This record gives sequence, C-alpha cells and structure tokens, in this order.
Amino acid sequence: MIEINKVSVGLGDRTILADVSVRVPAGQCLALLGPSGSGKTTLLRLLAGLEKPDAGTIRINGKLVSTPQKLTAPYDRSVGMVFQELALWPHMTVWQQLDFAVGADLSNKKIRHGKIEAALSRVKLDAFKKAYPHQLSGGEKQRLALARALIQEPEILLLDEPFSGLDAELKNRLLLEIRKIAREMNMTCIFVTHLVSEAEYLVDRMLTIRNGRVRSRQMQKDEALSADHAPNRLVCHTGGRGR
Ligand SMILES: Nc1ncnc2c1ncn2[C@@H]1O[C@H](COP(=O)(O)OP(=O)(O)OP(=O)(O)O)[C@@H](O)[C@H]1O
Repeated sequence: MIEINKVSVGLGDRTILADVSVRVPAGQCLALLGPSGSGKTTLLRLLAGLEKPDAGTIRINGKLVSTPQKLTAPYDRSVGMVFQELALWPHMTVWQQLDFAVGADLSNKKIRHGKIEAALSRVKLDAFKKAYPHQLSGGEKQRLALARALIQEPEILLLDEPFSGLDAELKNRLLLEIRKIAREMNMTCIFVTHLVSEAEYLVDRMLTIRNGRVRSRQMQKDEALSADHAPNRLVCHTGGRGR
C-alpha cells in the first residue's frame, strides 16, 4: 500500500503539488496523466525517494519513507524505476548490467545466475546476453531497462514514459507484458502517459494531475479491455494526445 498524505511541493513561488492525498493498494496498476509540466515526474520522484516533500508524508507498506525532514533512500524503499532516459551503462553488456543490478549482497553464484537468466527470459532478451547497449534496438534497450528495474523484485515499479520513442505496436506489447509481470509479481505499477487510450485498458486506476491537484478514478472492471483486444484499440488511438 502506498499512502500519500497531504503532500505539497513548490518550486520558488510556484506550487507544483498542493495538498495531494492518494492511497494505492498493493498490486494495483495506475496511470498518471496530466498536462506537460503538471507535476507527474515530480510525483514519481517523490515516491522514488529522489525528492523530499515540502509538506506531508509518504508511507510504503506502513513504513514512513518521506517527510519534509526525513527521506528513506531509493534503494531502501523497494522501488524500481524506468525513466525516459533509460540510463543504461554503455560499457556493460546486457548480462553485466543485470549482474550489477542484482547487487553485491547476493554472493551465491548459482542463485545469482538463476536470477539473471529469469530476468532475461522475462523480457525476452536471452539471445542478447553479450550485446552492449549500442548494439540493441530501441525496444531491446527498453526491455533491458525494465529487466534491470525488475531484477531486485521491487514492490513498486515506476515508469516515466519509458516507451515514448517506440512505435505503437511495440509500445503496446511492452505495456501488456509489464502488466502481466506486475500481476505475476503482485507489484504496484505506476506509469506516466499522455494517452488516455493507453491507460484505459491497462490500469486499475487513473490519476490525473491538474493545477497541483490529483484526481483519482478507479476503473470499472468492464472498462478494461481484454489483452487480446487491446492492441487494435491502442493502435487506433495513437494519432494524437489523449487529453
Ligand atoms: N529541477 C527543477 N528546477 C526548476 N523547475 C523544475 C525542476 N524540475 C521540474 N521543474 C518544474 O516543475 C514543474 C513540474 O515538472 P514535472 O517534470 O513534474 O512535470 P511533468 O508533468 O512530468 O511534465 P512533462 O509531461 O512535460 O514531462 C514544471 O513546470 C517544471 O518546469
């Protein structure tokens, strides 16, 4: 459970988020929508522990992780992130990136390798173990960034428009895969998008930020399309911004 309670953030004279309160049950998949500059990335950065709120608190699974005085570090709050700039390490192969991301704590080689193999297979990059980022396509790079975020089995996955450069079909496929993985891992997933059509069938709830306020809408079960129907629907909607 994520509990954002009366969180406010300002930059200079401007209020970015004003007294925002949201509760997200564990395992839900959320879309975060709103006009450019409305504060979507700011909200993700707060959840990730990259920024402190000016007021209010954030709890993750009951643990107080953010207050104006205190910030639990990103690696201590079980959050995985994939941001627009994928930040892949150019000098490391696919395997090395995942090996590094597993962390130094896991010293048992067999378990370590098992985890990396599972992560590769989850995002279908088994054939690219020895490739460097510059040898991967756009979609493969996105998959690697996703595998790297997932390998520590975070309870929360934050995605800030990570697939914005991809064609509609590939983006759609990746989003469906993420939803599947999130369900398998019982992981809360929050992704920023500009397309309502993208959000509609993928998520349990939509959060819209406007003028510093957040509106939350729980999707009805019959609003969610089945995965089988989703691709066509999404391709049809990609001509413009959703809202
Ligand atoms: N480091 C910073 N210094 C000054 N202003 C900032 C900084 N980071 C963000 N902002 C401002 O805060 C506001 C919210 O930014 P944020 O990136 O959260 O918006 P967003 O909704 O994610 O936008 P977009 O959809 O364009 O990515 C914007 O007006 C932005 O200019």
